[in-house]
Amino acid sequence: MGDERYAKELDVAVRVVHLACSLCRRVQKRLITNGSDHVSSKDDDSPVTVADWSVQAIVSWVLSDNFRDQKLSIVAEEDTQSLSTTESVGLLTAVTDTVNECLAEAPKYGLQGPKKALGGAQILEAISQCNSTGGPIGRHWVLDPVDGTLGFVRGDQYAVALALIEEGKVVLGVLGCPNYPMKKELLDHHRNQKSITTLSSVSSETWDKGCVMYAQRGSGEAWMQPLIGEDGKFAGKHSAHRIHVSSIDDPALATFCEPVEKSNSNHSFTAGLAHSMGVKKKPLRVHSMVKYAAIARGDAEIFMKFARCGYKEKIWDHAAGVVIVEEAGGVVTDAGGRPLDFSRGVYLEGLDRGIVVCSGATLHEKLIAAVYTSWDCSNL
Ligand SMILES: Nc1ncnc2c1ncn2[C@@H]1O[C@H](COP(=O)(O)OS(=O)(=O)O)[C@@H](OP(=O)(O)O)[C@H]1O
Ligand SMILES: [Mg+2]
Repeated sequence: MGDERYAKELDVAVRVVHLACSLCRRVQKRLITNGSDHVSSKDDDSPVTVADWSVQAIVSWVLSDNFRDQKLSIVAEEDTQSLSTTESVGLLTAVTDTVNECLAEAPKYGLQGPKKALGGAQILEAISQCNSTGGPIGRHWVLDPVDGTLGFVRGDQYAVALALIEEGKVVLGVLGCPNYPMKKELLDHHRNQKSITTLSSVSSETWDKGCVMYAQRGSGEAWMQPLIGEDGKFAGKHSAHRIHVSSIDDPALATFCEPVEKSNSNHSFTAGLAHSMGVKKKPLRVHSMVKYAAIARGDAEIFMKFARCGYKEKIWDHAAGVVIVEEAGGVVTDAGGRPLDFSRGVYLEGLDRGIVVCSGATLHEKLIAAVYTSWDCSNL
């Protein structure tokens, strides 16, 4: 990748995201089989699961173990509030078991696990040390342990997203997409079998091949690796395939994707934008940052997210996806055409209306122009 400045950071980040994906796959399988065990609701009513806390614990532990000489700053989605009460002892035990089961697999990914199993207190400490609020100065790791938790509990798409911000800029992004097969045909095959809804409808042989994508800012390259199965061996860079955005620049041929929930993005507004720029195909509604993954590897050309007025987008929902799409050749801005600003703390402060992601400049210009002419009649 040329610039070796972040070589160790990228290497560790890719390995730990693979490890986290393996954890998530196991927990999602259990969830689908046993119903909604250990799915809780947060204050904003969004779901949180054993996987969210467990992934945050292992990423925090592995980063601390590998960068002992640095004072780590980690910005991440989960806190330990609802995990540290007397009523949540069972939940903490489930997280502890899941973390230890996962860390026992660390050597398979070329990472070191702990000398002995972690206790509940160590796990709470690992989760709660991810309490940074980021900002314009220094280095901040940014983690969404399970992005698209709604998709995760539905047996659908979700992502593990880890990024590194330095002096306010995203310099590395790693996106694990455990239910996004390496080959588009497998996804199409899956979709044809009644959309991306149930794991059980697809043979594990094809479904198992989820992927991890990654990129380093300025390299001009983005990469994708297959997840490894139970008996597989992690092959590192040798298993990486270069990815590129789509070359389609005619809106009539373009596919646009957006959030599944209309509470997360105004579907009628985006339908109007798509129509006015000449998009003909139906939107592809996908949970999580898998939408960024779809643009980065050329499965779709446009991604729009227009949250309701007053909602503030968080940096962990975008950081990894943005750098991967940009290095794969795409364009990411707010609806005013400005780059997203990751330097102002936990939120994407100053975001103009919504987020637009395109495979190239031609589609992007058309989309920004459509926003410009449609905005007055929007109800956002
Ligand atoms: N009201 C509202 N508006 C906009 N965005 C919101 C809103 N509420 C939550 N979120 C954030 O959206 C993240 C999920 O985005 P998705 O694109 O995956 O949404 S969807 O599930 O496909 O509808 C989701 O990420 P996770 O919490 O990691 O799942 C949230 O950070
Ligand atoms: Mg998220």
